[in-house]
Amino acid sequence: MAHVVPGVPGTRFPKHYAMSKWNEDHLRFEADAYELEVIGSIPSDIHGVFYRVQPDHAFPPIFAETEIPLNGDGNVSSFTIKDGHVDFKQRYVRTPKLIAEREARRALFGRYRNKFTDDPRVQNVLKGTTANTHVVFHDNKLMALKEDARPMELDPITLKTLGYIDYHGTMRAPTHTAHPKADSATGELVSYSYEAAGEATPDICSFTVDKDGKLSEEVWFKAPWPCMIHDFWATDNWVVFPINGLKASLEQMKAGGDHFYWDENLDYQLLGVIPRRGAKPEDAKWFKTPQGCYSHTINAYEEDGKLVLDANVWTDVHFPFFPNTKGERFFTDPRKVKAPILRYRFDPTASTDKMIHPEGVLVDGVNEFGRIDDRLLGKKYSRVWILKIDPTHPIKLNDHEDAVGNVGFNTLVCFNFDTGDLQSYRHADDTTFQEPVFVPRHEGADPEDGYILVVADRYREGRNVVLLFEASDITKGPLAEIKLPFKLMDGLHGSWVDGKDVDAARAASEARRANGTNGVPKN
Ligand SMILES: C=Cc1ccc(O)c(OC)c1
Ligand SMILES: [Fe+2]
Repeated sequence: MAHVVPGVPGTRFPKHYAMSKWNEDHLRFEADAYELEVIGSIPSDIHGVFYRVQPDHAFPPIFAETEIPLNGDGNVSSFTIKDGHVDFKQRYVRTPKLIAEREARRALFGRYRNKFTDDPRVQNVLKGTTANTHVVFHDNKLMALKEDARPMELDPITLKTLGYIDYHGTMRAPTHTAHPKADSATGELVSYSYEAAGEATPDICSFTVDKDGKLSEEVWFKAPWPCMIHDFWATDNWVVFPINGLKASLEQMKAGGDHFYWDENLDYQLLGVIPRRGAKPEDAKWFKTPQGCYSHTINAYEEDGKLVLDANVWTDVHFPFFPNTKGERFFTDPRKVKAPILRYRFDPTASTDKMIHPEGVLVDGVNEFGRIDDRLLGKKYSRVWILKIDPTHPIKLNDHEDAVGNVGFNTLVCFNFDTGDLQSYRHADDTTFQEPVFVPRHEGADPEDGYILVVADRYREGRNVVLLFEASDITKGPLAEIKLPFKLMDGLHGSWVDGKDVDAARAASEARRANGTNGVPKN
């Protein structure tokens, strides 16, 4: 710089590891964009809101070189669709972390889920949760979720943060998975807490929230070791927890390190099975399954007394930025790590002495961010819409440059488990996808009859679009391309919420506001 005047140091974002080339930016804006441009047309019967969340670091991290992408602040977007029109809104979740850091105009919280690395001003006073993983709607409430804390409630219309949710005072556990499962038949939300007895403890609290938002089932038990339990399966009668080798360590945290490490010596994984209703701690059973790394599930159901569990299962650790037992990071060749879709089928009442093997590889390669018609969660279903990395089609970053190594999720796939039919769709040579979501065609539509919405990253233009597909045939290409006038980050998860439910939530929220019973963020 030629001319420097005395002053405070400028705010700079050092580069840190990102999951995609797209996410090497920090965007950090909040926005309202009315009447997005639509190429093609949106069927007039679609009425509702697509909510999704992106981790989006609001301040340069304290430990920049080893910062991990899971630690960005939750920035929630909504796409409101009605009568063929689309409006966009985006707001950061006002977590205690975001509020304190905006006040200080710098990062105060240290490493991902390690309070021992937090600034003394906030250490043990505030929790550094980021609400950055999923947005789920239940009991007229929109919740932004992160697995290290309780849900934060957002106003479904304004996206204003309303405070922590404790299910009307009935929740005891301190954390809440970002992947609860709604049961469309009962209106229940099946959920759990891990590290439920404190940081790095093996304790799981498996619980159910009834349709009125109160806990109706709760059981506490211990897993064989503490690890990242990011997602799970729930059927009509059973709940299943995947136990992987991404282990939590209090010693490592106290030494200023990461929350998790990868145990590269572990040559198996576990499935922990417990009844969904009336369970006692001693009912938990642990089945061995082959080596790999569980992360997201797809769906599960019961058939002929057996559990059917589907997931894309990583063949090795899927988060290369965590250290292994030797303290090494990025120790695996990412091109050798796959995530095939597998199906396990076993009797949950059988003895646990034999290893459970999957039925075979249903879809090979790297598959992630699978979604189904959410009305079929826990029930017999046929189809998953999922993203795939097709390494034979490197992404064009611009007219001169291909993405090197990290090709990204360049393919949208629909797999039919009943027929084995596999559809694939690529949008353009510069386009990667974010997690899809299923939209029922109308209230009461047949199972899997509807649309698919997918946010797409368009590298050449440096902006995002949302693509709308007929769910039954994605190969025909989108019915509509909804253009944003700017770029978003790669997000994690989201939900489609029917317009009627959004209207009901608005009414409930206005009533609570009139009563003065809306919460404010506490610790
Ligand atoms: C598998 C995804 C995943 C797991 C743990 C996280 O804290 C997270 O934050 C965005 C994402
Ligand atoms: Fe997730």
